[in-house]
Amino acid sequence: MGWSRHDEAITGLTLRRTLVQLPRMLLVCARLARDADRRATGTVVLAESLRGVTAAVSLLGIQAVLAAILAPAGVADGLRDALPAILLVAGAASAGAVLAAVTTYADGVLQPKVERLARERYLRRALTVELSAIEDHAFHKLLESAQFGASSARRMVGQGTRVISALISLVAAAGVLAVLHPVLMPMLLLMTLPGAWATLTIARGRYRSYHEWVQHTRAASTISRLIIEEDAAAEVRVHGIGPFLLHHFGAMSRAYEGEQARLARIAAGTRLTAAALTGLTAVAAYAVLAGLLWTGAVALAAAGAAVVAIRAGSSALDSMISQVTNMHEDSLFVHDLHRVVTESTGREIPVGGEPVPDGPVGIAVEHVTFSFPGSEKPSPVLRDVSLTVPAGRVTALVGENGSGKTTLVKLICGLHRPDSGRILFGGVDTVRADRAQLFSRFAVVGQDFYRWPFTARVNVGIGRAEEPMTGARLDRAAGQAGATAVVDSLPRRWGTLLSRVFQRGHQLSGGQWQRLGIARAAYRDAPVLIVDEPTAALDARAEQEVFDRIRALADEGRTVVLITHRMASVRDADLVHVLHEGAVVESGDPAELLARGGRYAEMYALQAARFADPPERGTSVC
Ligand SMILES: Nc1ncnc2c1ncn2[C@@H]1O[C@H](COP(=O)(O)OP(=O)(O)OP(=O)(O)O)[C@@H](O)[C@H]1O
Repeated sequence: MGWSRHDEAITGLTLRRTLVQLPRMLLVCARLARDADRRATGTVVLAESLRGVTAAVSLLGIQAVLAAILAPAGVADGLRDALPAILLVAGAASAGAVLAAVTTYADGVLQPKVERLARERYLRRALTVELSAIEDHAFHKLLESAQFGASSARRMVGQGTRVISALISLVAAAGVLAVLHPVLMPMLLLMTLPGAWATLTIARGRYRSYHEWVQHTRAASTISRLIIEEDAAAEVRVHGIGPFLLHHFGAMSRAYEGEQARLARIAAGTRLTAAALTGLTAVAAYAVLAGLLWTGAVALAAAGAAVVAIRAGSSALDSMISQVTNMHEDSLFVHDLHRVVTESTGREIPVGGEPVPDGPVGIAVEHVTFSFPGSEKPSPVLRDVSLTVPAGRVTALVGENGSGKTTLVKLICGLHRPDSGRILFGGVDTVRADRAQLFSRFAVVGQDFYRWPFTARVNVGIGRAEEPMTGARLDRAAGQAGATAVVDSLPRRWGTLLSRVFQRGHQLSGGQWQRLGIARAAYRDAPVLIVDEPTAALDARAEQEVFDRIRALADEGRTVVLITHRMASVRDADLVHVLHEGAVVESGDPAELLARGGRYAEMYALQAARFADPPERGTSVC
């Protein structure tokens, strides 16, 4: 959960530092709460402040009651004299109860709002940063850790309320004690020290343990998830991996149980020591009180009120220390949320820019060189790449695995900026272009296009998520992608949920998914279509059909960029660029490249040979 990033938390958890940090943490809570709901925040602060006043009134009332009862006039007269004070104490207690209910309600309204607001801010921020930030290992780790910040923010607000309440009760008790006799207040603090020491010692041990065991517990929970993971289920069964995983899960869990038992032992010992010390300090406090009574420094009634105030004050201080300890833990995750905002500043996708032409456009790549930020590879992924993608034509990018084809299309779409050189989209430099407009000009079917765990309708209509999804448009896209039969075969056609992990969900085959992916791109109806290995999961007939449909889309005026390893399919392209180790080594139409006898012709011949020379009987074809 990210604790491994918070080493400093352990050293930060001392009584002095915790108290020093308290105002800052309360301020964080107040800001979060105010932004979420100003009225509810005001209500909580007012109700808790008034509750503190009622506590002080109550304590002073008790002193008055005791003074009246213990007066020499006798118990009956004393009770009569005490009646107004009794009514005052009862009134204060009732008001306190009503105010507590008001806080419970307002706090209950406030906390979910704080969590929602914090989560929305975080998600919005994650959405607006460049792809390079998401691919940056350190930033992504921060994003993962910060996702716990929203629930921490919610908890912090609750803890903040309880700290305020405890603080006010403490001030009330301390104020009453100060009025009764100045020596009583230090005694109250002395009595609470052992409890505070125990709370902080146990928390520190827990943090240290969490820090040391975080990888272990994460690994154990990953193993347990693998056992129920849908994608792994077939292999787990056929290869008999289940007992292996279960054995390791059991061993790791047992090891962690030992650590938890150790922590419980330490906690029990610490609490016992603290209880003994509290007992001693209580004896000392009551001895001082008895001494004051003996010497006549305080009256009997005041001593009785002091006992009540000491008990109320020490329980308020106990509660405050334990709430502050929890706040300290949660504030670290809230701090991560703030870091997401600060560290993403300057990495946002720019808003506005040069207008991007609509309609059929050509793309020119001019001397582009590119390395992934933070990459340890010595040579760039793309080296001085220059090529053209003519409007309304099918342009194929071919090359071996890792030659840079997918990276190049990411640059063309504006997802990354070239380190040098430029890419012109209809004459507009993609670096200066209005990025939202540029994105809207592309429809992309990537190698690993996302399989949304939603209905078939949403899986296709999400291609233009900002517009209402109409049945006619969905049917047309399915027709263009050859996916009509797939949709017709689903139990609830467009309304079928495509995820087996939900009730009434349906599982598609790899090829059926691929057709829906192409339908999504067709639904998007953008002037440029980028298809990266669109037929990897298709049978031979379907493959031909998909290429025919891609051709038809180009004939309608769309610019198509096709990445594929199927050399037979490349024959239908208008233009082919061959990439090798990040550089363009050949360009031309397929027939021309074949005749040239270069790398394209070599790759083509390799694949063709596999069909021309069937393997000998008994030799493996795998
Ligand atoms: N996000 C990334 N961060 C760092 N390096 C990357 C990233 N994506 C790709 N690469 C590297 O860039 C190189 C080119 O990858 P790319 O995916 O563009 O190749 P490709 O030609 O599309 O390969 P394939 O045919 O296997 O799909 C590879 O060496 C790859 O390891």
